[in-house]
Amino acid sequence: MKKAGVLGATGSVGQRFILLLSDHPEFELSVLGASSRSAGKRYEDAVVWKQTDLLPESARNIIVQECKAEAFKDCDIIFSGLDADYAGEIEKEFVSSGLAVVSNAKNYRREADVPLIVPIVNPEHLEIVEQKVKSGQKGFQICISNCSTAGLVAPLKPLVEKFGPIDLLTTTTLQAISGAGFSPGVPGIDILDNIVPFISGEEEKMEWETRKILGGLSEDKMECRLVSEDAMKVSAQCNRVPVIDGHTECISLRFERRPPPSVEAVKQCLRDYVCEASKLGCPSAPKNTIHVLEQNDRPQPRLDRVRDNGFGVSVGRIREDPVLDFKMVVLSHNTIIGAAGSGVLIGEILLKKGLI
Ligand SMILES: NC(=O)C1=CN([C@@H]2O[C@H](COP(=O)(O)OP(=O)(O)OC[C@H]3O[C@@H](n4cnc5c(N)ncnc54)[C@H](OP(=O)(O)O)[C@@H]3O)[C@@H](O)[C@H]2O)C=CC1
Ligand SMILES: N[C@@H](CC(=O)OP(=O)(O)O)C(=O)O
Repeated sequence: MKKAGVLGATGSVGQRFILLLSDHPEFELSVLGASSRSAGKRYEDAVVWKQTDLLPESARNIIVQECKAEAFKDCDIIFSGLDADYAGEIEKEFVSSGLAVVSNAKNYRREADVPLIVPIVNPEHLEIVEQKVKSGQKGFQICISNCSTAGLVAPLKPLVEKFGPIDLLTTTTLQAISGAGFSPGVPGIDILDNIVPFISGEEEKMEWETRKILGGLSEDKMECRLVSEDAMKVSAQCNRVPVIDGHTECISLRFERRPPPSVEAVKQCLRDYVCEASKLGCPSAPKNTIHVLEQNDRPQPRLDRVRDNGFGVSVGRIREDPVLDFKMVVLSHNTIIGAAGSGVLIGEILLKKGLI
């Protein structure tokens, strides 16, 4: 068993890490960290547990630590769900202390030598980490994408692989309130009977991260190379809606190649997609990476967000678009494949590749 540390263990993403790691076949919960408000308390006393599953026995009595690398030095891997205001400094200290950090925070996503990973989409970018480990470097940083970006790129990857570049892409999101975290979270007065058509920084992140995730690597495999803005234009509009978990996205896209494929070919391509983590036999990998739904009123967050335990992505309403080529509705679980679940799956891939 590999020892796992969790930073930000009391938050929305942190609680999901606790659930996913509490009974994991390869990782054991070893050290938990949060702010000084929580440090020194038993996890059960520090956390305001907001999950429908009960707080796992294995986490209850762990004493929460301050996020200092020394307390985590025996961990094989660190999963971070830290508030981005503090993640930068803390994660830097962990990496420079020789620890492997897999983070949900946005701070290092734009660094060229930091892979930005959605494990069901671009695990090949972990080659950067392989190069670092081969050269004897101990600590390294991996970032997980923004949660809405994760859902968006899942169907795009197989489509680009099969039908070539997408040159125009628009998405309108309907994002769950758990995406805004628990401290303080979205106030009830703002979200009940309402939709908020603004999520700070989200649109810019989706537009930029998509180009990094669908891009390639430099020749020496040490850095990421983005798809250029000219080659793929991405436009996102983000909305907060009164849903607890699960981000829905209405997307439209155009392929560069003419003529475009048929609707049936697009559906078949998505149905056929098997992510690398499934091929490697990772325990959390989805059986079906993409669930193509045919009912005209699906996907729906309450009904479809936990397909393949939240590691699969649902795509429905695939049809021709009179402006671009195709439109469809994508649903992904924002704290599982959009955050902690992706972290755990990245950990499983690192283990299979002997990188931790
Ligand atoms: N929620 C989601 O769907 C997604 C979130 N993310 C990202 O993941 C990260 C966590 O988000 P989320 O779980 O929603 O946030 P929360 O606000 O729910 O949790 C934040 C966590 O950070 C800890 N923390 C706060 N201040 C400090 C500090 N000074 N030092 C150490 N720890 C501190 C909190 O501990 P304490 O309880 O002690 O205050 C808590 O554990 C963010 O960077 C976010 O942007 C990414 C993708 C999706
Ligand atoms: N902003 C996302 C969650 C999030 O925190 O994203 P990021 O890690 O990119 O800041 C949401 O509100 O649903």
